[in-house]
Amino acid sequence: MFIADNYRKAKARKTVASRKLALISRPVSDRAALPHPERIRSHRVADGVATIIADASGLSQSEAKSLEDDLRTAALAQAGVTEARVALTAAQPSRTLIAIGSGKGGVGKSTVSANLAVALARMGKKVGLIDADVYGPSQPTLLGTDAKPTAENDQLIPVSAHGLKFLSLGQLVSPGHALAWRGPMATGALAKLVEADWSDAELLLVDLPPGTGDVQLSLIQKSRPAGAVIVSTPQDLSLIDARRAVDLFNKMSVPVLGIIENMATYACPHCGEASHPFGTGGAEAAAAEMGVPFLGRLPLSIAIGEESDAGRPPAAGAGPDSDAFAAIATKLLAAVTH
Ligand SMILES: Nc1ncnc2c1ncn2[C@@H]1O[C@H](COP(=O)(O)OP(=O)(O)OP(=O)(O)O)[C@@H](O)[C@H]1O
Repeated sequence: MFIADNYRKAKARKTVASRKLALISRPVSDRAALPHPERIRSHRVADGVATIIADASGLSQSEAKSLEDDLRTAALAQAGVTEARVALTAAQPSRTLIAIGSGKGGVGKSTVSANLAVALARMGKKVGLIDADVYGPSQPTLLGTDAKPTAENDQLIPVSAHGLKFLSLGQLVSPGHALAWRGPMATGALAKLVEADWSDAELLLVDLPPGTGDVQLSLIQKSRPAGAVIVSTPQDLSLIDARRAVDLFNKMSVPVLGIIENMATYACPHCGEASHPFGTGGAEAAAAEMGVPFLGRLPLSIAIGEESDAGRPPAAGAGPDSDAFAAIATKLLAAVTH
């Protein structure tokens, strides 16, 4: 009896307290009266102070700023509100950075990077591509656009092409001006590209310069890629250098997601006969020997060269070349998500 009595009193006290709390934190007006109701996660008004928490996921910096301004203005316009506090939250996109390197130049690393990025975007991924090739930034040509990125609050806004976003060191200088950047200048410029407004990009592919120099080291140390991909042609010379690139990533504890053999089989456009001007299978054998995955082989195809030079990535089209890039992109995605 005594216990039941006390229980009833305690319950009554709790009800009064929660009513008081509800009164104190009751919004002055309906949340739906504020703009962007779909983004508002909570809205409280107490003692003339409106506190709004809104979700800014996927918005660019400028969009987030206007969301904040709109909410503050609308909250201050409501009766009894003298101060408005707006806090924006954003589910940080868990962005996976993949470095694409090669031991030596001219093996098709930039072509492969562009087409893998396009293939991944066609698979529904939100993809960003950084052209960090200090000695020969070629992504604007490969993706067929000379649009320049804009900047907001000192942050670069990437350019869109073929369903992906990209930034290139080549966009930061006028056409024809070679970028013989070294050391701090190159690494500083690369940091700007990595820290750009990539908004909802889940995958960030970085087309590195060939070799194992400052830019590669700086990227590994500062941005900690989730993995690296090495592009090589089947020749021994290219493979010796590819081994060096694998070594660098191994030493820096960046998992090598795989090796891609480029310019392998050549199919004669007239008779269809397959030949192997640079040999074949070398990269696969080297991968097995180094204990790293082999991601696949791309043909030496006149169409790949011509279409790439014309700014039409073959991966954006249809046919065997596009299929070859899609197959490697599928394997890469599986390697990254495991
Ligand atoms: N599979 C391929 N078939 C035919 N041509 C190709 C293929 N891959 C690349 N190429 C051509 O080879 C040339 C070099 O390619 P790319 O610029 O991608 O190489 P890279 O390794 O990035 O070179 P660098 O690092 O020196 O800039 C380009 O003209 C490109 O179109």
